[in-house]
Amino acid sequence: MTQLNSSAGQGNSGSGATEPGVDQSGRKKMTFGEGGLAFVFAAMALACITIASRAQDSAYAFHAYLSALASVAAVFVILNRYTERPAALPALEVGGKPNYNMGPVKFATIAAMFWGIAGFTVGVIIAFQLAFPVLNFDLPWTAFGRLRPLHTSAVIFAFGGNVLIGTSFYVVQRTSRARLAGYLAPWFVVLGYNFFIVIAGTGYVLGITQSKEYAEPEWYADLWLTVVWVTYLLVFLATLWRRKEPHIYVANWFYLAFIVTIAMLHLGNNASVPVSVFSPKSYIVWSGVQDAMVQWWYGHNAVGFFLTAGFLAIMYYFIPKRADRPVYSYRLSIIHFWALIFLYIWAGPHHLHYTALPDWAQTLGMTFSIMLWMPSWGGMINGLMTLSGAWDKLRTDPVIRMMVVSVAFYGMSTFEGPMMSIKSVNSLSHYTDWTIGHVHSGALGWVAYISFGAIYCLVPWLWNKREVYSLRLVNWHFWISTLGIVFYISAMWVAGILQGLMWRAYTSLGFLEYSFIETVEAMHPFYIIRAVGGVLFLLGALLMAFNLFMTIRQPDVIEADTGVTAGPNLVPAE
Ligand code: HEM
Ligand code: HEM
Ligand SMILES: [Cu+2]
Repeated sequence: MTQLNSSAGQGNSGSGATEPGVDQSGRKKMTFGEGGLAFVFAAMALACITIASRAQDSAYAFHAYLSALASVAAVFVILNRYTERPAALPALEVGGKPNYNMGPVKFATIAAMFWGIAGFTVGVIIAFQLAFPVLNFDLPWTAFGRLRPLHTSAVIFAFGGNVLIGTSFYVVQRTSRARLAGYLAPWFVVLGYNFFIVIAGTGYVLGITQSKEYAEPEWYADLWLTVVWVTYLLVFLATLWRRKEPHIYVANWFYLAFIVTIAMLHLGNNASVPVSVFSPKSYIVWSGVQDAMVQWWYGHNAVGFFLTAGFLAIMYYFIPKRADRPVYSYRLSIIHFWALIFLYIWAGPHHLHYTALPDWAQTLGMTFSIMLWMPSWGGMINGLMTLSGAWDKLRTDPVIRMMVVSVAFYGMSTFEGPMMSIKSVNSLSHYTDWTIGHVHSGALGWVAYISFGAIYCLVPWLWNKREVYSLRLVNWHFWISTLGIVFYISAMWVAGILQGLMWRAYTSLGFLEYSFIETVEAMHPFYIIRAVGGVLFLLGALLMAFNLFMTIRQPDVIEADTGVTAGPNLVPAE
């Protein structure tokens, strides 16, 4: 099996006396990174305590204390790691084979599962709140308005983000045949990112938000994320830089586009001026319709680069690996890449149809959205056809089935999206549950399913097991959650179109046929069906967590093999 790999040798090998971490006489020496980071975190702890003592509101003070605590913990961990480690830092290669660093990948994989279940649970809660408003409990912390961003951030950034960081660190190492760059840096990325999630999530519940959809965290969390993200980019680039494989495999291009574009979007949409360092509040520099345009340039490309490009990277690595087939057309994957990133970036205005945005910009957004259908389906075809010659695996391997269905959902939502971007269609769909249905066919069907597939592959590879604990449970997961998705999105399609038609219905005398509350009442049954769908989806994820837990506990350990790389099936056909 070519997929085997391990973290064996990590942290306990290495020889050369001139390596970093060792001085001329071979004694242990603190690296610049260790000393520098410990110093920076110590300074941060002091700064955070100072800010906490003068914070203008208690939620902000809580965040400052939390950051101080985390900084102190970071200093402790760095120093402790230094005293415990052997003189030399982990070698880049052991016995001529790359000494992969899988620790951060393992952490991100477990974090993804944890946040996924948390995010789906909050999704189920808000779904029930929409059906039964009493579940808001009349408390600010549990109100729909605070829990909704908690849901979206938990599923997109916490679950999706950890999947992306974890798999990208895995894929870039394997396809480059090189150890992840940096000694502390990869851990800084993974832990720093998850700390950002904690700050963001607790902030929403306590009422801290800058009210930009999918970019709710306030300025201080954004600053922290910028540092983490730039480190992420550097680790990724430096790993590619030291690659032993001459070709940069296409998945890495998609990951790179995702990392770079998210950095750019994050900076553009969070260009805000804080009221004071002692306050969480800030004001964005953009105003009026420019602010709206920047927001949806961000929001749309968060879909394009976070929820699409990054997960396409996963598709391009994990489907060929699992199916043991080469990518259907490597040439198509390159065209797919360039066409997708070029077109996506212009389509944001389809979120602002019939607003104060100039008409030409709306038409531009619509045109690019329609063109976007082509590269999207090119990618879908490439993913699906990778199974040619191995279609029988759909029957025998539920993990493959999950990933293939995921690509099918990708195709479906990228057909629906261009259609919804047509202005006359959008005049019906906008503001309705149709949008929510579209979102979740992409989110549950595509993003979550390709992630589940990748995690089912990754866990046995990372922990050196032959296979997941139970493929039958994977099969159950597949069917239960597929039923959940079907409940969710078909309920939303019916609800959305009904809602849109009711809003625009006139009587023969020219009056509105329905009052608003009648349209709300009409949604009730569909909201219940959606919530039930959500429960099924969550149940599936719980089965998965159990299955993975049992997989890791399995005694059946395969001998560690650090040397095997991407394998012949990933070699480009050029
Ligand atoms: C158990 C599974 C899930 C349930 C029950 C659920 C439920 C919900 C509900 C009730 C809303 C609010 C809809 C509204 O305001 O009318 C929502 C919004 C949203 N959810 Fe989920 N969700 C689930 C999973 C996911 C996943 C896995 C993702 C992403 C990977 C996701 C992404 C989103 C997004 C982006 C929105 C905002 C949509 C918009 O503003 O148009 N959800 N979800
Ligand atoms: C060719 C691809 C796609 C196009 C052209 C497209 C287009 C659209 C359009 C027109 C809307 C409705 C805007 C509105 O009326 O407010 C929308 C909403 C949305 N789409 Fe897509 N879509 C595409 C693919 C996807 C995929 C694959 C996903 C998820 C993985 C996704 C996630 C979303 C989200 C989260 C929203 C809701 C944004 C919000 O209002 O909060 N889209 N998309
Ligand atoms: Cu969009």
